[in-house]
Amino acid sequence: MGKALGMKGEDLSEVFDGGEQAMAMYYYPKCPQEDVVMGLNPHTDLAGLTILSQLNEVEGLHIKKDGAWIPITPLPNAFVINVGDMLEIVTNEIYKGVEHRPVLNPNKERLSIATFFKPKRNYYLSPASSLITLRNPVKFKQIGTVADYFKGYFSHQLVGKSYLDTMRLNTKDEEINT
Ligand SMILES: O=C(O)CCC(=O)C(=O)O
Ligand SMILES: [Fe+2]
Repeated sequence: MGKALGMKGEDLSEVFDGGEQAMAMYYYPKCPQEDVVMGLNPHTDLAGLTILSQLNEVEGLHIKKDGAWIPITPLPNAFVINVGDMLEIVTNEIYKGVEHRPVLNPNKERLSIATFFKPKRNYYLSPASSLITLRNPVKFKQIGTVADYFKGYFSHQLVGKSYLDTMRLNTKDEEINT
């Protein structure tokens, strides 16, 4: 991924070496009132990368595209890869996290397993210096460490990209002219 973006070799390893990996397993029972019962709130993932297996290949994951919710059809033996907020920051918005929500299926139970790759906790989150140019200036404010971001994210209501949005520079007003 770093190579594809033309990043310096150590730019991604210094973010992720010493980071954590976590897993979550989800069981969503079938629910005839799927329009009033939520799976999880719409959100973007928090950390680096998420690898998701839609284990029993039952439809239920939606992504938001151009303001509309689109169902993701599970493909056999394929993973869904989600970009997390922290990777969006490190890549200075070149890779963007997609807002998604799991919903309940009226006819079938649904199982999925997510694996989260997280940066190391004491890393100071900021766009990688090798991606910053005059045409692609820094798009985020000073954020603090990964641990600070975790704390802020979990003390904020989980709604779409709202927490990450508080970290963005308003490029019209705040862009630094160099
Ligand atoms: O249920 C799913 O497939 C997605 C779960 C999810 O969005 C997450 O773990 O962040
Ligand atoms: Fe998610």
